[in-house]
Amino acid sequence: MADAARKVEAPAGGDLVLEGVTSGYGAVSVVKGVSLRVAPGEIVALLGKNGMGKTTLLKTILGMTPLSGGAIAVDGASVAGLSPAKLVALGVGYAPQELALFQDLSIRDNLRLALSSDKRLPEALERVFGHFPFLADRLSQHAGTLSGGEQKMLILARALMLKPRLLLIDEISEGLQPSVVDRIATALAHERAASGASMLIVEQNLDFALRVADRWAVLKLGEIDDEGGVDETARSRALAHLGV
Ligand SMILES: Nc1ncnc2c1ncn2[C@@H]1O[C@H](COP(=O)(O)OP(=O)(O)OP(=O)(O)O)[C@@H](O)[C@H]1O
Repeated sequence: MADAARKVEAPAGGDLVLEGVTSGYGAVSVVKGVSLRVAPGEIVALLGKNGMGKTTLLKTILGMTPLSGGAIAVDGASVAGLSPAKLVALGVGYAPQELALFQDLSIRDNLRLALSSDKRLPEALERVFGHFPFLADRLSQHAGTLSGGEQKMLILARALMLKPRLLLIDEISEGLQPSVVDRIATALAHERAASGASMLIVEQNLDFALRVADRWAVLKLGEIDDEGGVDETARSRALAHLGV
């Protein structure tokens, strides 16, 4: 009886499984048969040079680029063909690479738009202020007047508003000074520790990726070229694929 009464906590993080994922634009396949898993609570870094298909793979998971072959499942259920709104409802968050903010809206309104109603707004704002306290002091400032680094932090904060179980992040560290990269790395580590969220982070900044992730994979011309855990060999192995 005691055993039956004991609750087994389900992992909070989403379980993402890609099997032979193929996608592209028109007749051109950009992602070619990618198989990859992000287990619950795991952070996986997807590395690769420019133009190798990293963003296309994230957009395929999100249903923004059509899947032409293979399977994508979250928590064991296929998500192929689901609208981005349905994915959000399943707990999938997305921080895009491009500056995807409403430049003429305030910080508060940019964050607010992540939620379908204002009911959970105070609680969600408190959560993201915990990661990025500067947002709390500047709520009425227009997003377009923030620095590049501040805008990146706002993009990440917006993705965190819904407490995602699976977070997809596209080159969040691009063009940022080390102190901002550091703040973002800390925010991701704290978020994972607090909520158990799983994350797939597309990165070109190897130091950041290996600091934050548990595992890495390199995408080359749309295929997984190498992958491994973050151990003492990770840096040299990944560099062998990324070096010029
Ligand atoms: N909308 C599109 N239509 C046609 N081709 C596209 C489109 N978006 C991307 N591509 C092409 O797909 C290939 C992969 O692009 P993708 O953005 O996925 O690469 P990436 O690895 O994310 O590169 P980066 O690090 O430069 O962002 C590139 O050759 C790119 O030109």
